[in-house]
Amino acid sequence: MRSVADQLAAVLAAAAPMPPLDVVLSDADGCIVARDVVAEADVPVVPMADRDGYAVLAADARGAGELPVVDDVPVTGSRLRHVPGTAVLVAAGAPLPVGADAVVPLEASDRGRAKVALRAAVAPGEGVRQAGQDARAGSTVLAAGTRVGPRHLALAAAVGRSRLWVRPTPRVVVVTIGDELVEAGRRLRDGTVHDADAHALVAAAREAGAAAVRVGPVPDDRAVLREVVADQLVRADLLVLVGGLSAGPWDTVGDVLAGLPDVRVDQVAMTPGGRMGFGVVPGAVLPVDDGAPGVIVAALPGHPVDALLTFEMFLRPALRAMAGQVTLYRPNVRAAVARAWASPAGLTQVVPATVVGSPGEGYTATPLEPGVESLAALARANALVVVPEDTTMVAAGDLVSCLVLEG
Ligand SMILES: Nc1nc2c(c(=O)[nH]1)N[C@H]1C(S)=C(S)[C@@H](COP(=O)(O)OP(=O)(O)OC[C@H]3O[C@@H](n4cnc5c(N)ncnc54)[C@H](O)[C@@H]3O)O[C@H]1N2
Ligand code: MOO
Repeated sequence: MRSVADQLAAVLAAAAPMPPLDVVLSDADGCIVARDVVAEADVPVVPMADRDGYAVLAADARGAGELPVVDDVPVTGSRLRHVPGTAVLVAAGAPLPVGADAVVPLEASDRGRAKVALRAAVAPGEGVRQAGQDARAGSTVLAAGTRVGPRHLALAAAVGRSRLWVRPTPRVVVVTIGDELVEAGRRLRDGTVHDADAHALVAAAREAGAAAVRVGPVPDDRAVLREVVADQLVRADLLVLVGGLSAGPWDTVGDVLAGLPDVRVDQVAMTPGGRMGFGVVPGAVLPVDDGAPGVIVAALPGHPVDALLTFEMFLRPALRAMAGQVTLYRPNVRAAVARAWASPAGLTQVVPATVVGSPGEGYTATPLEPGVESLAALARANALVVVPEDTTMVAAGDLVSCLVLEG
């Protein structure tokens, strides 16, 4: 039996960050930046009017007064030289004439084209977007480790980058296994159950930052499973097999994994769940690059609570590491438990719970059916209490460590 800590260390040791790729902006969304992006020039490159109006020297427009309008600049116009004592009609986004330091908005004028009466004073800098205001030349605008989202795409495009070096999104294939599995929506016959794991694990992998697809359900047939594994190894960075991991003659995963020398099945000291296959199949991706990490193969127990909690404890951090995320774990809070429960000796117990409170007042965790595998309880929880191996009793008021779930 392996401790949770040892298993997590083994999993993380295999979960190398994906080798960086240079991708077009549209493919970078959601990925982690692998190389800093430095702005080559100021953005905007020159000061710009940020409103339609009159570019002036603020000192010339201190009181209400009239100025001759000597030129006008549309948004695509070239940069003029401003003559003190004059005004230039400018569009919002037009380059500010050199020497002007403010823009009086149209609404504060009589909108004259030859000369203009200004009704308001402006301070230097008013109505102007300064050069480098969005990004300064030479500055790092996106640091390695940043997760690319809409704001970062805007900035990358604004500094003129059409491509970014990112860690590509890990690809996950989820294979559910079992003769008894039936797609949700289909009628159940004797002994069949709806396949709950495929949907859950694909969503969990996506939430962890991966691109995930499902394959199956695959029947309890070794030859079929072998073929599915061989097919999927070429398109996955992480291949997750779910179910078929029991000890009976019907269970196929142990035998199929035995054909992959670096993949082993362990009983991890965790409850619920615990039985887990894990390893790396080197060179499964052709052609083999230098340093190509190979494909991680993991096998999870089939019950949806076991499958989800085993994914949560081991594969979610692994996927985040592969994606290049800096933070691998969920936020953790300490909470006082609302009522007591027992925890098995020698096993890390994971208990769905509802946690309420605030950083100021502290948090309270109410366990949901501890010791019982209930998918409804797991779905209702907003946190998971992690009870250490050596704790056999959690008393009311004890402080426990809780992983905070989303949603
Ligand atoms: N004699 C022994 N039997 C078992 C041992 C053992 O040591 N000796 N270990 C037990 C442990 S611990 C676990 S964990 C399981 C591992 O087997 P699986 O979870 O892989 O077994 P399955 O039969 O595939 O599934 C268990 C349960 O979950 C249901 N299931 C499976 N897949 C799905 C799915 N996609 N959606 C919904 N439900 C699913 C399945 O129908 C079963 O009811 O082995 C123990 N046995
Ligand atoms: O290992 Mo099993 O997943 O204990 O229930």
